[in-house]
Amino acid sequence: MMAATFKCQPTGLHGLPIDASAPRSSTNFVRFFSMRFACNTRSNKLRHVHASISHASLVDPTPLSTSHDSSTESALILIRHGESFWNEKNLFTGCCDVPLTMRGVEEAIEAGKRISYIPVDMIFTSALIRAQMTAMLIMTQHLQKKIPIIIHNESEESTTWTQVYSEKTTKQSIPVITAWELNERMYGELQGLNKQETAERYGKEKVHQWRRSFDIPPPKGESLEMCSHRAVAYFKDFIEPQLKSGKNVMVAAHGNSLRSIIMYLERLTSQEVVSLELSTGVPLLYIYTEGKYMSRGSPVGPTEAGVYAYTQSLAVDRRQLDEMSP
Ligand SMILES: O=C(O)[C@@H](CO)OP(=O)(O)O
Repeated sequence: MMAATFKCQPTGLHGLPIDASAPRSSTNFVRFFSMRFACNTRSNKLRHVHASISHASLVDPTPLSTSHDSSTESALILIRHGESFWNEKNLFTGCCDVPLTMRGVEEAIEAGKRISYIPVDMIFTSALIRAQMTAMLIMTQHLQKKIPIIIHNESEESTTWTQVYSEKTTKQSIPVITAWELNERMYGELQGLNKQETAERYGKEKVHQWRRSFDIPPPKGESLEMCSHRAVAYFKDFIEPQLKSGKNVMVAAHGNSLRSIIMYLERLTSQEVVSLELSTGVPLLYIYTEGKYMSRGSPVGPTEAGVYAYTQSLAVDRRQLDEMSP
């Protein structure tokens, strides 16, 4: 049987069938899957909320373009993972792969309610379980009712063996791309140490420098600057093109990888970023339009009084979702 996505595959992709053309490099990989899933995420206008009744001709792939299309407007949701077991214990975590506490699970569910009416076409998470759990829990609350599916490209087999053979199922899915580049800053020899005890040992000021300065790395770890080299480069290479092509993207990552991305989005200086703190499980919304990012703060839940929608097109999306809900 032929994979459902095959039908939607753009012809320009080396002119090869989907399995044979599956790219090995991460650059091509994201482009590849974004095209593959473009079948069900044609635009940010939620034209396919009724995907099951959409005609196949409506689901042509969205070509990725690196040049800006002034008519596109897309939503970018950034979220730091919910509380992890090491957040709870006040330990430096960095790249250690620690899961969420129950409180972290609840934070993620609450975050999901708050963004439940903002369309999501693609999800990027770090390679760490706390960010992935957060993304998945968020999507359990989403009014789109699409199912987030992690895309695996570890080997040729994993790409082939995770193929989906139903176009209908593909339309009801959201691709989740995991990337180590979005991981938390590597905290070196501080990983696993208690933050309070470390401050008592090395002095509050030194530890604050390690934790919040832009360019002073913790012992054998990454400074925020070093972390930003990989996180912001990844954002520019893989996430920004999706926004440019009109897709709504959620990024579930970490305090410092997101601080570096926000520094880029908001053009913060290395002094300004020192005081940028992100709470666990609080979604932040940006609207990408005309090549610029506009911060829209943290969305309130659909039942709370507050901004109904943040742009005209998001208001249309939300009305459609309201009409769909029982
Ligand atoms: O321990 C860590 O990995 C990070 C995030 O929890 O800590 P900090 O806030 O000190 O950068």
